[in-house]
Amino acid sequence: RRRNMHVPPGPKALPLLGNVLDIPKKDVHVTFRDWANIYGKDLMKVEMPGETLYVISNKKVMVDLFEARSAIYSSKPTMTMADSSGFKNSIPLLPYNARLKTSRRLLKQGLSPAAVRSYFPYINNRTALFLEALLKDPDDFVRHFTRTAAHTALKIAYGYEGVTEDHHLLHTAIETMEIFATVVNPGRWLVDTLPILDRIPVSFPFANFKRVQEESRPVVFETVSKPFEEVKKHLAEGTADGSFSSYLLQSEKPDPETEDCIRWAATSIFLGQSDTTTATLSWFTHAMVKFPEVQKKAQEEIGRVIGNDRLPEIQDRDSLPYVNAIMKEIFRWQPIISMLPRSVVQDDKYNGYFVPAGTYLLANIWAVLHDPEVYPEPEKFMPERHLKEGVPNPLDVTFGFGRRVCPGMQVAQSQTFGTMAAMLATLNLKPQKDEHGRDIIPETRTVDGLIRFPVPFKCAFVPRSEAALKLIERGAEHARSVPDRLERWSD
Ligand code: HEM
Repeated sequence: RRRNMHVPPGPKALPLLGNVLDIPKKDVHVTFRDWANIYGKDLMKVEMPGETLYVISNKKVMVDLFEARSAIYSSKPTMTMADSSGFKNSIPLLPYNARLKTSRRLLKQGLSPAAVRSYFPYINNRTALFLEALLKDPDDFVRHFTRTAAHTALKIAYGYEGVTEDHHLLHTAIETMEIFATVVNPGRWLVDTLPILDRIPVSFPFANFKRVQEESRPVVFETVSKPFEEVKKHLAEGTADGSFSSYLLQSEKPDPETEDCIRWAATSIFLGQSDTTTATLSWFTHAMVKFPEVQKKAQEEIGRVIGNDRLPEIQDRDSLPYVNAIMKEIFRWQPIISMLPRSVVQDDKYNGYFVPAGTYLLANIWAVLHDPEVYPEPEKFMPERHLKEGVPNPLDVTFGFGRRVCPGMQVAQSQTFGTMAAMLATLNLKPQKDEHGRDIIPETRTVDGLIRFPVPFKCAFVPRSEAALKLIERGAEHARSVPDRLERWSD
């Protein structure tokens, strides 16, 4: 029966090797977009050694499969390397099973709009402290983004007093995130294609991947367990704040399995938030250095709507449409995740093509966000395009689809918007000068990895005025004067 059904078209493949020799090491999404223009945007077949990929480059097909048929298209391909490195229960890697459903239900509660609103005062205060730290040490701006995102994530996930001052925890958590980015790397680890290799002993020659797994597991275990046990201790002592973990531990009265889901959901907040926010804000900084006219327009809007007496906050989003359009354009121009993996759990048919159970699907969201028919001149950074009627909102694509859509999208947008607006209100983001006094304009290139970062570049952060400097100082002073706690939320 299968033999009589159509497979999607795709580039010519070699026996055993498939298309692997034609796939570049970097910017695979660009090659896949170019191939999709020839072989089809709906479904395109790409052969890898031991695996057939179906690549989707059309938003309608992503919605048809991942949303309308989400009951069978919400699973994930197995990542043996990541599973054996301690991430088997991490939410982004879970297949669509009972555990995933429980975890998503918990995340939905803890990251609900009401819960996220209760985090606003904390995030706004953190932003003020970020501006102060940035001015003290501007060259290290990416590290400031990471530390702020990591602090916020730890606070939302665990909340107890002192969690953000625990340098060992912060260090271990950031290390866990780096391990995650290393071991979840489709194509890098042979064991992902040949899972049987996972059984070889660590002492085996060339078993470097086994040593990576052995070294990773205790670090991951510590990040997942230590702060969570601390929350339980604070709950028992009556000193817990209104964090994700403390709220769910109280409201769910969980059995051991549900408790383990809460434990991993809390870790997923950290894993989901830190690098993604850092990369997005790095692209924002990059864009502001390159496009000063956009920066100026945004600053005019902030001056007109907010004035100079206070810092803009997350709650100002609706009254700052141009700054909001910049955020949308950042997420469209440089989506920090370019392709979404999925696995289908039963045989299916779509537009006459056969999709066998277990097929590895890749949704090329970068291609959708760079489709010239939807976003003319897609390589150009043009926030204005989002102020026109009828332009599809990139935020509907950049955070994924259906039952696996990013559960942290409200936090992500709030933190990104708040930081962007506060930076624009107080600072001019300018190119640095070379030894001849000429502007160093960064090239728009990406570092290869799970999350798309711009290649390192320089930026000068210059306070816009004496009053802006005072605003930063006052904001930071205020942030230090209020208790470093999260309030409880209720739905
Ligand atoms: C700039 C920020 C962010 C972007 C662009 C982003 C994007 C994404 C995307 C594209 C996915 C996969 C969706 C799919 O497969 O359909 C995802 C999954 C996920 N994100 Fe985010 N994310 C961001 C921030 C966050 C934050 C702040 C959190 C937590 C507070 C978070 C938690 C997660 C989790 C737990 C998953 C896995 C969900 C699952 O597999 O069911 N993300 N994110």
